Amino acid sequence: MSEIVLKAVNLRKVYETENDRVEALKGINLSLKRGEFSLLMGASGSGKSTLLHILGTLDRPTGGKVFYKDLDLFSLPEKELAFFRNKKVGFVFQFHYLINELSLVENVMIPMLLAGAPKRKAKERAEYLLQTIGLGHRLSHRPFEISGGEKQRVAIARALANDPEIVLADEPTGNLDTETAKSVLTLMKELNRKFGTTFLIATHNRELEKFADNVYFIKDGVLIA
Ligand SMILES: Nc1ncnc2c1ncn2[C@@H]1O[C@H](COP(=O)(O)OP(=O)(O)OP(=O)(O)O)[C@@H](O)[C@H]1O
Repeated sequence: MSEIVLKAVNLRKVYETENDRVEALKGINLSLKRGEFSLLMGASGSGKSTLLHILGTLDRPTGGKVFYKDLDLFSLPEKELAFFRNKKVGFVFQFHYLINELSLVENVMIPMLLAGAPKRKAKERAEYLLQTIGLGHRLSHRPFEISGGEKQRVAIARALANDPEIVLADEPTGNLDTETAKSVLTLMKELNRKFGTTFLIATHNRELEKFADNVYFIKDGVLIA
């Protein structure tokens, strides 16, 4: 049996505002195995972003635990949590968050430099990743000089910068037309095969099911396998 890399146990998240209380996650249990390509589907407001943010430790749960292998992530001090976030997880968001003032290579280098990689090594790997995603001919372009689908490809390259074990993607094709969305998804599937990276991708698009090893449905904060 393949190894479980990320495991959620009875995850709960409550958002409390002054006069409101939203139970966004109501006891989620989920295990992601090494190299799996999984989708997280559910209506708007069902809890997809909340779950991905907590799995990636960008946010803390109200209750429950997240394990990376045997490590209880939220019991770690912030510094170790930041290390996990930077080295083990890659994020792709609906909006790409690329920096327009920097070239594509420089954008992909950022997470490596933050992790302390030497500049030359970071540049080499950024160029390699951009070649891998089919943008080797656009290395010194800036984000505003490329298309929406290309920007999302760069965001994926950036997510892979530190060779993460897990990529969490939150509606990565939400802003793209159907054809471009398909090509971005196909690219993620190729990278999953090539590097053995575990993917969990939140999406509304049911056409993508054929790409997936697993499809999880979330409804009102409850996971239906
Ligand atoms: N910071 C917050 N404060 C209060 N409520 C929140 C907050 N973030 C999310 N929620 C609520 O929690 C629930 C789950 O939201 P979440 O963003 O996880 O859903 P989602 O499935 O990702 O939706 P979408 O597909 O529209 O992005 C929703 O009812 C939402 O309104």
